[in-house]
Amino acid sequence: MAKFLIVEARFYDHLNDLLLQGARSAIEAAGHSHETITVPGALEIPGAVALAAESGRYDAYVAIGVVIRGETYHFEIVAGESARGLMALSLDGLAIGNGILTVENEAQALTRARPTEKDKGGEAAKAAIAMLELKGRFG
Ligand SMILES: Nc1c(NC[C@H](O)[C@H](O)[C@H](O)CO)[nH]c(=O)[nH]c1=O
Ligand SMILES: CC(=O)[C@@H](O)COP(=O)(O)O
Repeated sequence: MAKFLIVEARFYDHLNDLLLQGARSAIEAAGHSHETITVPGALEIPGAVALAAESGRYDAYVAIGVVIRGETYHFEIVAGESARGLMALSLDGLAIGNGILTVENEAQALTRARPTEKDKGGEAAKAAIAMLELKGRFG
């Protein structure tokens, strides 16, 4: 059994609850355990993963969050830099799934957050599971 850390940016409670439901279900279905920590926003997720990785307590990580475009360029920063930070950690050898939604509006987010629809939380967890399995093959 592997231990997963879900790092959620809790910017929209109702959307995160759906994403977390999907991610936790996928991890449990694969026979693994999970813990969840919460950070203020998506920009803080990569840093939180890096800090957690230093502890050596976890085998894999799932990033959960929702970034909805507003009026300014900040969407590009939050969406792009959170993804870039997670990619950098992945290239450092961490098994990570990125479940941070980057969308234009809440309707797009809801469809992707619901486990009964696009289940992007579950999808991100399955990606982390796959990367952990790959790590085991090459490790
Ligand atoms: N607008 C959204 C944010 N913005 C906050 C940033 O992620 C960050 O917490 C802040 O800039 C302080 O460093 N975060 C989201 O997760 N979703 C958004 O829609
Ligand atoms: C993605 C964001 O940071 C965004 O929600 C912030 O909204 P605004 O660009 O209107 O300040």
